[in-house]
Amino acid sequence: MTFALIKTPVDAPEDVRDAPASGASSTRPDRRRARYLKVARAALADERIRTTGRLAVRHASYVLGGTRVVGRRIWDGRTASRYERMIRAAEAAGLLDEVKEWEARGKDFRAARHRRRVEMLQFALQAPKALGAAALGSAGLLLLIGILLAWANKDVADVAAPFETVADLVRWVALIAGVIWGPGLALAPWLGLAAVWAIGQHQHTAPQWALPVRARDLGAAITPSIVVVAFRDLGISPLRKAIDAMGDAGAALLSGIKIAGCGVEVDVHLPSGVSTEEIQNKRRKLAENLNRHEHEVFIAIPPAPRTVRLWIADSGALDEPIGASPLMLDEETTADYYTGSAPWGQNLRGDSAGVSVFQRHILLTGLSNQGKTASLRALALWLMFDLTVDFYIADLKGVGDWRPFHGLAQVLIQGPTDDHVAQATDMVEWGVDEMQKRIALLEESGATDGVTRDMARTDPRFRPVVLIVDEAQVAYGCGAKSPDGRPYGGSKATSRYFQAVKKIHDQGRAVNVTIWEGTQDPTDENLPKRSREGNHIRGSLVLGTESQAKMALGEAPVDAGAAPHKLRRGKDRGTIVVAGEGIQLEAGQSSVTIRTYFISGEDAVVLTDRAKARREDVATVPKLEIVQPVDHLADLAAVVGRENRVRTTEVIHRLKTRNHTVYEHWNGARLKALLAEYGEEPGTLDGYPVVKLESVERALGRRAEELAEAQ
Ligand SMILES: Nc1ncnc2c1ncn2[C@@H]1O[C@H](COP(=O)(O)OP(=O)(O)OP(=O)(O)O)[C@@H](O)[C@H]1O
Repeated sequence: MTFALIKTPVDAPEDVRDAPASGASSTRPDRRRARYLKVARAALADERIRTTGRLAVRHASYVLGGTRVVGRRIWDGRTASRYERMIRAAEAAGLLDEVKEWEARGKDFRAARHRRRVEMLQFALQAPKALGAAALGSAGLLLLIGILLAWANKDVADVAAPFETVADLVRWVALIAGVIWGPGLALAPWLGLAAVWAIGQHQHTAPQWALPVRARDLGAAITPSIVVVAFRDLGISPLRKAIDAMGDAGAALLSGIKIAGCGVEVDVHLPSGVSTEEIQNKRRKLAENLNRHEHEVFIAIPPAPRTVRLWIADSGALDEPIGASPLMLDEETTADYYTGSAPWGQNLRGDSAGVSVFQRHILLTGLSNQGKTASLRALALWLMFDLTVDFYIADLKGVGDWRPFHGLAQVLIQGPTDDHVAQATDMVEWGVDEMQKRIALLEESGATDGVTRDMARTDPRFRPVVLIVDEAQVAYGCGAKSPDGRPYGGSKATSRYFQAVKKIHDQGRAVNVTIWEGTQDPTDENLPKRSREGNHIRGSLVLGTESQAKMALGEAPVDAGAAPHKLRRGKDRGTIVVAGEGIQLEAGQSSVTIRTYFISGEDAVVLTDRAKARREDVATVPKLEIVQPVDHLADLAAVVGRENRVRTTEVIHRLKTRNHTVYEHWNGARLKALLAEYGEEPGTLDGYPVVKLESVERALGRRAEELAEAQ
């Protein structure tokens, strides 16, 4: 038995090894081509051959690139091409002032060159005469020296000595030149080659893949030429053409590159025909062209037209932790609801980023387990150091994230069941009542500046109230109904939780009743549009899609570059894109990306213990006691009776007589607010405000319809 030994290169790709050696149907040229292909593939798979190839390409590119650089320098030095190039660049960038400036410089250059040429011409005409004069002068000088020598030595032969010395010198020079000329001539091209190679090597003129690893730009410094090339290679044709037309002057598109925290910032003025949106849509490619990951490049739209602002992180810098919260470092921390801002984290430039929560409704969203609760809680952990602020908290996950607030918050509801949603709804509805009470009080007091800081500090009826509902999607999505038939969840006119939040969004701010919600993974179902848009501050941790980002932050910030959907799930925990009020934004920016300080549960306990020691003791309750709800509309109907028109002052008087405790602080404004809840308003009779019977009947009818619909 015989065995045939078939040699197959071990490194060769599968397809090469499997390729048929010959085929019955293949022709001779085909077979030859297949053989070449096989050899070429095997060669490419061999690391030694690849290294040799890289070396060859690298050094050839150094020589070619260096020659190009030298050639361009010489050409630029002798012609006006540099000025032409700068003019084209400024034109393409639409910088008309710079066009004029470069035109003027080019004109000066040409005038100076012309002057030099005329001077050269004049010199050429006068040269023979000047040379003759110089020769005569030199001969005369040598003769004078010779005569002086002859006179000193008393030897007439010394007159010729200086001429002989000069002749010897010339002979020596000619001899030396004759010796070195040949080898010098032979060496000159090699020296030239070495010089251009050195220039090419210095400028890294080889392709990235052929450069030695240490010279490759793997996240190294961002230079103007790297940014220009990154833009040129984005695959946007007008951009490429414009940058090609600019040649070396492409950097005219850029502002100075500034160091900004753990990265750099640069504005890029786009040539006409290229929109900022096109650049935003190419974020990943731009990042890759800059040798960065997508999450390391942020694109914002500054106020200047046709300009994008890039923030480019130092490679890997965003993966470094940002350190501990100042709350943990400063035991004397205090807070002021009116004038302070919570030290929330750092913006990408590394500057500390604070947020003022003064009379602001807040919404934080994000995918699960990305730091939503921690960042929402961090705000409360600061605000609790303002001892006048009261907290009402519903944590609809209930795994203890908010437990440190036990003994500090007035209410702490913890759990995900329908019962917990019902309790959270009661809590928010309590907030609505409190808000309405305060509106009436404010109206009665005749205050002209809303609830001032002084009032909030001295009058317990105006203490800031912050309602916090974490995992609010559980409430919006709850299918349970309350005993009166109204659903807790949903976004209908009868949905209790949604309606209560909406009322607080509408009117709570001015009387220091605000709501902060944290929700997961926003959709239209678990976070109704109206609830999203009622917030003053909207923040988002990493989200799945751009449409979710728009739900979380609003369309405008996302269109202007806010991109929570580009954050990395799991890696960018605690990084939050924030839009709205209360945060420091640069001119023209509508959002800021903040890396929040992480305060763990254990640290939260340390902080709340510190705050509890300063605050009055609070007996936290796990839910609010439900007092039999007062049916204001039924009371109104009862006091109006069958009268067609009743003056509002009379209505209020009758309501107070009916239930003094409840209606003690009611006034015209509060009555108007009640009617407005059902789309009605007071009328007038003889110039006095009145409540019309038909309005009350319509309101009752509408409510009955809504309840029937909800059944
Ligand atoms: N600022 C931060 N920096 C670093 N890591 C953080 C930060 N915030 C949160 N994390 C990490 O993320 C984990 C989840 O945080 P958190 O419970 O706040 O997430 P969540 O979004 O509220 O989750 P879920 O919605 O599932 O309740 C924390 O245990 C912590 O390890």
